[in-house]
Amino acid sequence: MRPSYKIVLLDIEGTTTPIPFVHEILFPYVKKNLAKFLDENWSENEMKENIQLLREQAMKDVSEGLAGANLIPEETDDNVDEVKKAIIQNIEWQMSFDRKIKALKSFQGYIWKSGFISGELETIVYNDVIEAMNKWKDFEIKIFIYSSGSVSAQKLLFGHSDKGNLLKYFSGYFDTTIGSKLEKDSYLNIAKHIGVEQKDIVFLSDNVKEIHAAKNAGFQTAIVDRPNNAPLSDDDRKDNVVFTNFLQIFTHNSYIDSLG
Ligand SMILES: CSCCC(=O)C(=O)COP(=O)(O)O
Repeated sequence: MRPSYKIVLLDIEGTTTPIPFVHEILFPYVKKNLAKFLDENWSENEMKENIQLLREQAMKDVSEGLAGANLIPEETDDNVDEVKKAIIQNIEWQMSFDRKIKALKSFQGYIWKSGFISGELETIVYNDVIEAMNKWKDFEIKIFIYSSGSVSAQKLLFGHSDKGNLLKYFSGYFDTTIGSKLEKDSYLNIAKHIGVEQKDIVFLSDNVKEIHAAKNAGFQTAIVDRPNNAPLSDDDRKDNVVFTNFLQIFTHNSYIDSLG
């Protein structure tokens, strides 16, 4: 029987991919390689663009009085080490509270690029994700990603997975450039961008606050509950459909078109 939606929108961390892969492999990779990465790529344009994003965010954070925020000075002939030190301090501070903000996410993606290209990093994707994506393809349902990770990082992640290059499955990618994952308007923007009604999109995520925002925007939704995800409350389970495996969506009445 046909699904009751035309588009699938997927979160990454805790949904397609285990949270420990992000927290125990990807994030430590950034911390371990940061100083060396700055030294080796200092004169690259991509580095300059990423530093400028961090610098602008830092100015905003300091002016808003965020505890722990530090400025990143403009570079002069004799302060390169000071600038690098400030960048390291700033990134470590933002990562200490897993900040989901563009400047940090863009920088993380930039560092991961070398790890994915060298083969040191390989994304773990749950087996059922591949099986479900093949089924969605058979139904001509388009699959999109919406993650706090930058679009270029998303492409790296799915381009270098333990199941091979998965980019062929995706029709598009969204990051927080379209808006925060916790805001209803972001989901309205996504529906507009794709060109379908909100009710024709199903959003799958482990994050209950994201699910609420998408639901408020009129999306179909389901919470994905994987091992090591944050525990769900009784109310979360009462108010939402919860899947432990993507394949469950193909047999759940709420996601099947009874007329189809
Ligand atoms: C390209 S996503 C890498 C993981 C990451 O940095 C992240 O913040 C995951 O966010 P999500 O919105 O997918 O939970």
